Amino acid sequence: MPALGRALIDALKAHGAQEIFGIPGDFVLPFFKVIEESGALPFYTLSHEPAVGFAADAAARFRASISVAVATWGAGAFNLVNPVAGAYAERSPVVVISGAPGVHERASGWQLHHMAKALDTQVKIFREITCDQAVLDDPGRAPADIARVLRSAVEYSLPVYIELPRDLVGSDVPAVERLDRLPADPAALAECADEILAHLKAAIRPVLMVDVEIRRYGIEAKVARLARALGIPAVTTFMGRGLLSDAPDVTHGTYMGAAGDHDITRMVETSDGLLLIGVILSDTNFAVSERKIDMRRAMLASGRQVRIGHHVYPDIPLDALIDALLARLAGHTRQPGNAAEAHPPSTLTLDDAPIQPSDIAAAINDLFARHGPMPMAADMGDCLFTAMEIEGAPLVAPGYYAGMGFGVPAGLGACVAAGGRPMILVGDGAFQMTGFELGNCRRYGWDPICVVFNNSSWEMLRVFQPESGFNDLDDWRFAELAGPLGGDGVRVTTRRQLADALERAHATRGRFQLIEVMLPRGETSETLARFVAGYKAARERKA
Ligand SMILES: Cc1ncc(Cc2csc(CCOP(=O)(O)OP(=O)(O)O)c2C)c(N)n1
Ligand SMILES: [Mg+2]
Repeated sequence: MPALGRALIDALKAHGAQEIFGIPGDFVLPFFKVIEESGALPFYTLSHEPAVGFAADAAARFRASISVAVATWGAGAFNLVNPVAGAYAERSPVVVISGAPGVHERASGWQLHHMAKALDTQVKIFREITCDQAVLDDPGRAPADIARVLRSAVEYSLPVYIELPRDLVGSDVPAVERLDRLPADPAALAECADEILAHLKAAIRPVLMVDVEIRRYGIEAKVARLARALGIPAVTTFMGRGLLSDAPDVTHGTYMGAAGDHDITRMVETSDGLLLIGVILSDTNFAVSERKIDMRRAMLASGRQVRIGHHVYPDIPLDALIDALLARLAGHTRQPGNAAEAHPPSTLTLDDAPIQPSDIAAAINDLFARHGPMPMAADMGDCLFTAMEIEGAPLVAPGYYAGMGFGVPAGLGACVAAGGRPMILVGDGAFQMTGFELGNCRRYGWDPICVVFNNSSWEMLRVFQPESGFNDLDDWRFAELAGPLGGDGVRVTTRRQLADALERAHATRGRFQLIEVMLPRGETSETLARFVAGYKAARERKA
């Protein structure tokens, strides 16, 4: 029989994990020892647990499978709360494994170090931001608990929590079984699929809108096939930007209401048959709608249920629904038509003019046109809105949870899981939070390209509250910090310098490349400017 620590690692691998991110501590040293000595999964340590969480989250998103974040009890695991909350909000199946006091220590009656309030405080907190939990304090029950929790992560595409007492890591346990998928009621699935097709057939202007769940469940290609079979155009949500990038024939752009392409906005908001596939009904996806989308005529398949008008089909797995729809359309192939043509990507004017945020998108579009797209990770800030202007590249970003600090660690996760050299977009404020994690690249041979939008400002806050002086930041001269951290850094102030720096960075491998782009305060990307205008207009309409 394997020991519990090894059985847990083997189970993670069997459920789709391909690496582990973590930071050790005394409560998790025995488990880390098994991780290192077993070699069963590659593992990467970073410098601060928030980065561990963000990197694991990004790996889960790129791989469309579970990922793993390991930390010590208390001081380590509580540092994971924010990134795990973001993973929960954006349906990313991060498996949190926390070392913990040994079973015998718990009975000591001592206030243990790293303990906040009580022995079960931590699991109580993680109950709020994970869909399933297990405290492995009984070796006889541990394999079944692990199997249940890992199945939940896969089925619901949500984070889960496992607590591992340090004195049980070596306990002999039976191997962990892989439980069968949670079944969908075949009759309910059939009735649901028939009803959706009937609505789409009756619609004059049907549209598909897709969001993050189609990647989480690995069904992007199937959804593209569905769009072709139905002959219906597809758009992504703001959060879903970058989805279906391999299916340009069906993807007609990103819906962003008043902040987006007018043709796409009109197509979505006047549709009489809107099928929302894997869409999170969040304010960032819909707050700037020019017209309220009539949800009585829309169909929403998300969170393992389907809502059509005023009735709900519970427990309908998204992948099973897409399979059922495709089965009913076998042999149908009609090219989606009558949708807004996607605008060609913006390109950069190569001159000595100062740089605006949208110039960065144009410069990256040009780079991708020359060398092919790179997987992208964006932080929260104007860099995220600028990313909306970059075409044809997969993107991970906190588009709904909107937490800063995600960008650079997510880029490190992408170095491992995205299948190509990543491009990171991050503002100076967010870089101050987690940007120094770039110092871990040299150890692992990672060489992302990191573009820092340096406006010495919390500019996104300034556009909403321009009178506040606290949005002014100091200029940290980030490019000069790159060398000691093991990379190359350059500071650019003109559009020509930006284009040259990107080309040079792309040609340089083996060291991370930091391009510090100096931007004037008060300037934002065209997309953020439209988003803010749309948001304010929507708020005035409601006032
Ligand atoms: C963890 C966390 N704390 C605060 C905030 C609130 C916020 C949203 S946007 C923003 C400013 C971002 O500044 P940055 O320089 O990175 O980018 P830019 O606006 O383009 O200049 C803040 C402070 C969020 N979202 N998350
Ligand atoms: Mg800034």
